[in-house]
Amino acid sequence: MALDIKICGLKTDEALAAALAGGASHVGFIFFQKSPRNIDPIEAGRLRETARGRAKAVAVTVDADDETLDHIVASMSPDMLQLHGHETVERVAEVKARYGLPVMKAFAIREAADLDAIAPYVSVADRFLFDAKPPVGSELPGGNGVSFDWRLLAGLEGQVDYMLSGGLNAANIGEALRLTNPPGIDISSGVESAPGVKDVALIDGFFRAVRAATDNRAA
Ligand SMILES: O=C(O)c1ccccc1NCC(=O)[C@H](O)[C@H](O)COP(=O)(O)O
Repeated sequence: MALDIKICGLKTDEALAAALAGGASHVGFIFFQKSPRNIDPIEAGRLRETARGRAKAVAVTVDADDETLDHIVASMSPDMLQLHGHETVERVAEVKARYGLPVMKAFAIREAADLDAIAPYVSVADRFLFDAKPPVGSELPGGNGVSFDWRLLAGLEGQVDYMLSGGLNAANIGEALRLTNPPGIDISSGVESAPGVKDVALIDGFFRAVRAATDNRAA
């Protein structure tokens, strides 16, 4: 099965073009005021039109209320919602029903027990995103550029649909894929020259590294 690749935290035409040229299956837009990747929903709507039909546009939110989600969905018509806060199973079900969109629920992983938390969500969420726990002092639930022990996901193959996330970059993606064989991967900081500043050369390099790793895997 093809590997899904999500480039997250896009804010510019140039970065979006590089993500699409590389073959991103998903492009992510962050709606979280404290993030250096925060984008206005109207601007995200303009960018997502470039991606339409080429990659799925993912709206990333954190414990957003209905009013906020209404505005995001109306402004950019995402293909998918990523819930990256402490949303309950009931809230995930409510969001799915309200917008009729697939939902990817993010979970922060440090140890095996953290994966137990997904059980009640399995029948509700369309996909999971496994990220690292934020470092102490970080105000961001995601986009921190830190990894967790990927071996924790080894038993999940074929069990749940998920994206591997957290601290991925061109140098470590080969090892991450070898250890987990995930259905999808997600990257943000690893293709940035500074927090919130996407770098076209780093995006290109990441896709090259993914191709090298997956070619090796197929061989
Ligand atoms: O990226 C952010 O700034 C962010 C802020 C608030 C909630 C989620 C956020 N990012 C979500 C993502 O899907 C990131 O791509 C994911 O956390 C991986 O980030 P990184 O470790 O920087 O590659």
